Amino acid sequence: MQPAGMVQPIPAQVIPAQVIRTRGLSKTYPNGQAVFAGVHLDISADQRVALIGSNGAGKSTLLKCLIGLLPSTGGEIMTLGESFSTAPSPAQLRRLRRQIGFVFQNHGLVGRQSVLTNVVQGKLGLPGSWRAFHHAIARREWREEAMQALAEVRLAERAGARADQLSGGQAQRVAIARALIRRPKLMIADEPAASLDPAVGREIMTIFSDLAREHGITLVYTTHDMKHALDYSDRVIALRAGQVHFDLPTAQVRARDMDEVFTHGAFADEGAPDIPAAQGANAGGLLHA
Ligand SMILES: Nc1ncnc2c1ncn2[C@@H]1O[C@H](COP(=O)(O)OP(=O)(O)OP(=O)(O)O)[C@@H](O)[C@H]1O
Repeated sequence: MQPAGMVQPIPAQVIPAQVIRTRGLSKTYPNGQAVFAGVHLDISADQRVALIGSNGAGKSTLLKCLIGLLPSTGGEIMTLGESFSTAPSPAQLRRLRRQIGFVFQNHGLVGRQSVLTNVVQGKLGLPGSWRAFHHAIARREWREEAMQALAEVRLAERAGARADQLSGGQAQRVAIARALIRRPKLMIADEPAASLDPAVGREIMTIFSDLAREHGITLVYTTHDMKHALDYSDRVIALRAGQVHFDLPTAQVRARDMDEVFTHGAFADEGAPDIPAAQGANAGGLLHA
């Protein structure tokens, strides 16, 4: 029995490790285009995070700053234990790249190469990775890992096909497999379902979300699709007018919150009109009023 008044310490293993932390982060492009300022984020290892905002809100810019692909112009970033302001050092960038999987709207596969080679190439940039240029010279365990990753995205039977013979959804599944064989701690996906039809888009988001949970990968994805933001995340972060407009557990996001994010113009600081849910973000009936 614990004495009254004594606080039981939280066991270390249930404290989720922090994967991304920013303080006062800002970004202005060299042409003077200010994108965001004063961004504070804390993303822990167990989270799947949807980053939303209207066109030009700065989602892609923020993602790239977080992983050191773009220099920020103010504030501090800590990603996967690497702390930097402005930009990571070359050594930090190498370490970051080894731990991060990327998937973009345009899957970026090499069309004339096989699906298997494209997946093995996910190992490029890792030690000894010259052998990842083609599956025929890849280490046997990498080929096996690539086949396993293809099985996880339910595409093992197309391993020998040329990548340019795949549908858009299949190509995106290969891109996910390619990211997966890096065994990433963090998966960054910039509008991964944007060019897909609704059913295939849902399939891709389901694969992402399930794999992130099964492998314990932190997932940060951008989307314009509010249902995708709500259905596949634990948390939604909204950018608007250069600020974090809200940062909420998904279950607490209300229709009005979503509608505000996509309200443009001079009313920006006055709050969004209360759009009926059926016309607004709540078309899927998922949100709290
Ligand atoms: N290389 C650049 N130089 C100058 N301005 C840029 C550059 N890249 C993006 N921008 C501007 O920065 C702002 C944010 O762009 P960003 O692509 O990050 O937004 P986004 O929220 O991802 O947009 P979308 O949803 O349309 O992809 C926009 O005004 C854009 O025009």
